[in-house]
Amino acid sequence: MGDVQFDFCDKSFVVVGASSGIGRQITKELAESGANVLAVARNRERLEDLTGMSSHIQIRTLDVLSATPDDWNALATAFVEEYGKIHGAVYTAGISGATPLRGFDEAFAYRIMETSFWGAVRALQSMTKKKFSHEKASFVLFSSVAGVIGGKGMFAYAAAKAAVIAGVKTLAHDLARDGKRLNSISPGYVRTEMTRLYENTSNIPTNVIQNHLLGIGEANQVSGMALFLLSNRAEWITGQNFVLDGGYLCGPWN
Ligand SMILES: NC(=O)c1ccc[n+]([C@@H]2O[C@H](COP(=O)([O-])OP(=O)(O)OC[C@H]3O[C@@H](n4cnc5c(N)ncnc54)[C@H](O)[C@@H]3O)[C@@H](O)[C@H]2O)c1
Ligand SMILES: O=C(O)[C@H](O)[C@@H](O)[C@H](O)[C@H](O)CO
Repeated sequence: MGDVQFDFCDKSFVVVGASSGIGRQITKELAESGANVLAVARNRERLEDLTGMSSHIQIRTLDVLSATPDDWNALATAFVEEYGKIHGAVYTAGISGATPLRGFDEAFAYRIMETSFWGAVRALQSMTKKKFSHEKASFVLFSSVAGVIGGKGMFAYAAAKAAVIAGVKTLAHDLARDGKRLNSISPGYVRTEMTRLYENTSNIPTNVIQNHLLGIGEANQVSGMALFLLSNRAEWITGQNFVLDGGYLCGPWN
C-alpha cells in the first residue's frame, strides 16, 4: 500500500476484469483495505490465486461478450446473498488492437466496442438496480487517453473509450437520481498484459515514452484513483473522467 489508506471494512465491491493488470491490482488493494471483493473475469484458473491472497476475495467467471442481462442479474443476486448490497463496482474489462480504416476486421472492432462499452452498460444496468446496490454506491469505468485524444491506428478502441467518457457523463444523471455515482478513469500507457507487446521499453516508440513526462505507468499508479472514487471521500464527484497519464496529454506533440 502507498501513502493513502482507505478503510473499506464492511464494504463489498465487484471488480470486472480482475484476472490481470489494473483490475487485478484494484482487487488486491481493495481486499488489503478490508473490503470484500467479487473478482470477475473469463478464466477461473487466472483468478484462482487471488483467493489464496486474501480470504476477502471470491471469484466468479463471466465473459462480458456473451453475458446476458440474466447472467449479470445472477451475479448480482449471488453477491447480495453473500455480502449484502453492492457498495460499488469497477469495470476494467477491455481489449485493444489495431483497426486501420482500410481492411479493418469489423468483427474485431465490434468486440472492442462490446468489451469496453456495451459490456459496461450491461453491468451497470444490472448492478445499479435498487435491489442490488447500496443507495450511495459508486461505479467506475475504464476509458483511456485514446478516448480523449484518439489513438493512432486504433479507431475502434479510441471510439469505444470515447463512448465510455460520454456514457459516464450522461448516465451519471440517471444514477444521481438514486444517489449513486459514476465516473471514469483514463490512463495513459500502463505496463500490463494489454501492453505486453511493448514490455521491453525499447519497443515502445520513443515519442510515447517522452510524452509521458513521468515515464510510462504501472498498474499501482492507477489503482489508487479507483479506490478513491469508490470511497466516501469522493461522495460529491460524479460524471467525471480522470486522466492519469504521467503528463502525456500535456504534450509535446512530436
Ligand atoms: N494498459 C494500458 O496502457 C491502458 C491504458 C488506458 C486504458 N486502459 C484500460 O484499462 C483497462 C484495464 O486494462 P489493463 O491494462 O489492465 O489490461 P489487461 O489486459 O491486463 O486487463 C484487461 C482485463 O479485461 C478482461 N477481459 C477482456 N475481455 C473480457 C471478456 N470478454 N470478459 C471478461 N473479461 C474480459 C481480461 O481478462 C483482463 O482481466 C482496460 O479497459 C483498458 O482498455 C489500459
Ligand atoms: O489505452 C491504451 O491501452 C494505451 O495505453 C494507449 O492508448 C496509449 O497510451 C497511447 O496510444 C499512447 O500513444
